[in-house]
Amino acid sequence: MEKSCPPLRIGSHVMATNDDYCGMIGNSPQMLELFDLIACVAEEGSSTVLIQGESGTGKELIARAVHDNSPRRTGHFVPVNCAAIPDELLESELFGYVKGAFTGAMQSKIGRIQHADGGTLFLDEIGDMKSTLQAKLLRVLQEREVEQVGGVRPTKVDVRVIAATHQNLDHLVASGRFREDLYYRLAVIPIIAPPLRERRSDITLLIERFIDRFTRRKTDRRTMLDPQALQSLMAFDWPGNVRELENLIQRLVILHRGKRISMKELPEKYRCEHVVANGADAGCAGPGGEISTVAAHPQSTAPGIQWGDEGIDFNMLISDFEDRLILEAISRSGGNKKEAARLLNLKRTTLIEKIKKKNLPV
Ligand SMILES: Nc1ncnc2c1ncn2[C@@H]1O[C@H](COP(=O)(O)OP(=O)(O)OP(=O)(O)O)[C@@H](O)[C@H]1O
Repeated sequence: MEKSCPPLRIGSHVMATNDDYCGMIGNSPQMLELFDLIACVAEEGSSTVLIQGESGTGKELIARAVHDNSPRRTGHFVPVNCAAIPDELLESELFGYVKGAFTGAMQSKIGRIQHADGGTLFLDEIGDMKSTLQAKLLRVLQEREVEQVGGVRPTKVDVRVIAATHQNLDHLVASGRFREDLYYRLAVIPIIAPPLRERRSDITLLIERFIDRFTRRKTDRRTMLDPQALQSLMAFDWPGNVRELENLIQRLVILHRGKRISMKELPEKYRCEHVVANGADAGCAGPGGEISTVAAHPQSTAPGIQWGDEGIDFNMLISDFEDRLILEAISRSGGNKKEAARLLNLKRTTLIEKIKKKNLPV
């Protein structure tokens, strides 16, 4: 039976109770907003969608969730990774070919666009598509028809196209490597998949779910992470996003089945000892050994904050800073919440409420 995720919106309020939506785990404000957007886009059923986000942020999961909950769910979901198929093959893969169109075309074959007729075509890594194919794809979106390689007559198709990329398409358009007209055709509904480091409050929930997933039987003892190991993973910057976290947890569960994992069992690059010891301002080394909190701007009054062209996400940074202060106070007080509240000059009940609300690993 097809899986269907109920709309998250009730009246004008987004329900904050779902933490697993169409297989996507998360209960941070960013993810709840995303689930709500997926529900709206799915219901609409036909507009082209462009999903942008770093590698491993769940772009394909988003595309599947849109398809599975749309009126098109009885049609095929056809994924095509434009970067994985050599340029010279991609055209015939997408458009199909007629017998004799080229050497080796012994018989006609329909392409993946036609295969997705009535369903959804997911074009992953669209930024890697060469320009001649971009022009052909634009025609499909405009005319709603495909022409097989070597064919003479176009065929009508009813396909929703969802494209995704980890590249900055604005930059590719500006540098002439991606057609502007195609960009606007694709980005009718833009969706941003947020990186994991911008929604750290999801990390504990993801870890819990992945531990469950990789624990073989329900009766097996669960593998656990001790608070310091958890804090360390919460402080890490996750350049490979959810995929990297999922792979790490799988590895830890296999190597330490049913055990309690401490910091020393974490692979070295995930051990953010200085964060656990110093909390707040300490960053955690990224894959190249660099410290991921960004160097201060010479005139900055807020060291460590990266002011991009679009400014900063004030609420996210304040919330992140609050998390770090709470975790540091807990660490300094050896896990004693009363003492941690004293160090923070907060009421114990206020601290406990915040820990619960933020789902902090203490
Ligand atoms: N929110 C999430 N909840 C659960 N699993 C997730 C989530 N986001 C990503 N994943 C998992 O992370 C892995 C990568 O997801 P996915 O392939 O959708 O990412 P992507 O952004 O398309 O990556 P890429 O750009 O490298 O193709 C998958 O195993 C997926 O199940």
